[in-house]
Amino acid sequence: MTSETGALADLPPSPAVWCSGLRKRYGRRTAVEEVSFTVARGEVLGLLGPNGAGKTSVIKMLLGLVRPDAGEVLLLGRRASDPRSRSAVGYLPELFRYQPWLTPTEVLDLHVRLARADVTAAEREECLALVGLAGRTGDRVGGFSKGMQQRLGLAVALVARPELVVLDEPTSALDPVGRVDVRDIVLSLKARGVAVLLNSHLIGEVERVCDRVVILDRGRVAASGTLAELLGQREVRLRLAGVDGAGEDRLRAAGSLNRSGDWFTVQLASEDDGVTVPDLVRDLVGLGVRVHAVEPVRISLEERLLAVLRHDEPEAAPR
Ligand SMILES: Nc1ncnc2c1ncn2[C@@H]1O[C@H](COP(=O)(O)OP(=O)(O)OP(=O)(O)O)[C@@H](O)[C@H]1O
Repeated sequence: MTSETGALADLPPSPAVWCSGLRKRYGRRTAVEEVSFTVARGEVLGLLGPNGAGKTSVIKMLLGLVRPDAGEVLLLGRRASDPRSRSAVGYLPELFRYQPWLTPTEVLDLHVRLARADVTAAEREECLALVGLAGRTGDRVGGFSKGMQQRLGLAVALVARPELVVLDEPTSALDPVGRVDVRDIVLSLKARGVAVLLNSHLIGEVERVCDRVVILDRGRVAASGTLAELLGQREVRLRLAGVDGAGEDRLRAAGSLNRSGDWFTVQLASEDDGVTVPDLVRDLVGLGVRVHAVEPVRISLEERLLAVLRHDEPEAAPR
């Protein structure tokens, strides 16, 4: 449309994913309720949550594969049903199967034609090499292991130079080397400004590559934010001697306190401005406490995820 190329052309690029108020019910079971989030261009967003939390349902609604009962989706600024957005999105489904009688080269040819993309034969071969299938390009897919089929699925998701890549459990069948390969591929996509939506149960994987995380629980967004926001709640461990009542009071004033022998663990406030620990050490020394060690402890994403799912803390506002 002329209006789109005119006035709207000056606006900043629309997010790779924008969804608001997504809801899906299967019979009386609510799979997804009031889910809203965005994925910015060039951002890697991790979708986490226990089995049945609604992650795949959300992904399928984003891609127009499942019709939401309520809510809206825009991919790259367009409706998910718009062929222009579809051809710019690469998708690796959770359950993948490719025509067993085709070779990987033929599978990619097919997808390039379906996406109406202009991708040279050399680029297709490069893509197969990127996912570790360089030596198998002429073999029939029917003889591939599950991990090799998943690698092919990744190549299918990447081959048409997408602006957004959606990976649903991309490493479920991969060996440890394959997992590292996928991590590198995700980081190289991000470096090229491609947005990635990653659904994975491998929390370490998510923690290493994702800029932001959305945690789903029973269909709802239980927490979301950047890794710094989600993991911002930190602890400090101190090995101390000569702590009397006044010393213990001072430790408690810095945050909630746990003691195990000489070790004292203080949970710092999430909005800690960086002066709590130096001030605490200064005051402890002033009170005659001998300070043998001070170790910052950052909680892991796994600990944070478990805390959210066990409802050990107030819910973060969905973004
Ligand atoms: N086609 C369907 N028919 C009926 N119920 C469904 C269907 N698809 C999903 N569900 C239900 O919706 C809920 C969410 O499922 P979904 O597959 O989205 O979860 P998930 O977070 O991706 O889980 P997992 O980590 O196990 O893959 C589950 O209770 C599931 O049984």
